[in-house]
Amino acid sequence: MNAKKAAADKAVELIQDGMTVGLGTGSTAYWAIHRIAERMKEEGLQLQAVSSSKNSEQLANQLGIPIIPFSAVETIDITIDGADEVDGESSLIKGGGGALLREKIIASNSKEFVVIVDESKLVETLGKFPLPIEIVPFAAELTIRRLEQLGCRPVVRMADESTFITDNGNWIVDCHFDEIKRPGELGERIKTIPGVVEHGLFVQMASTIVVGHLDGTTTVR
Ligand SMILES: O=C[C@H](O)[C@H](O)[C@H](O)COP(=O)(O)O
Repeated sequence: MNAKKAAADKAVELIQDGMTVGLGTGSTAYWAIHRIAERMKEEGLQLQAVSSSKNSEQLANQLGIPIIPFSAVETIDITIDGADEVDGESSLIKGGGGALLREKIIASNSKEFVVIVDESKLVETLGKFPLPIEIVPFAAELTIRRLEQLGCRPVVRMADESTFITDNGNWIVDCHFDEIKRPGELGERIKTIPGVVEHGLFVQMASTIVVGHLDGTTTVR
């Protein structure tokens, strides 16, 4: 059984007719987008959506989920998105797919932010997964040096032979901390560095975590 799909299917049950839905990015959000499209067809749900990435927007378009421009958004009722790590306090690392900035904007403007993960993403302490940080390409070497001074090993993300470019035209630096004991504090320090656009720590943002297990069951917290 696909644990990511199990979590996604469970979370999509929270969506009700007429809602504006934030679409996440990644291999778990993929299943949620598929399930949303299925529910629209099966139950005739009328929904509109905003997307956290060009990839998810393309998928939504293929599946017939109407994407509306942000200028037309009054409220985002619910956003369903994946994560790379989730700790016991429901703090997250996100950005493995490079979509963290748009994901954070959408999540922080949503009434409900539902995180869907398979059980392998649950950790005691964040940080084994390198923390993705979006930076502007201008003077990137200087910004990266500042990140290094926070105690991590920064690695510029590559896509094949060239630098990975986000949907916003920026770079991602994957910062290897190994252990992030105080994610809130670290997040605040990272944000003070000029050149940093956003980081992948999502602290006290998730309203619900849906965990999918290999046997197809889910745990909601
Ligand atoms: O930028 C990507 C996102 O933050 C993803 O939601 C995150 O990386 C989890 O992705 P996946 O569901 O593919 O493991």
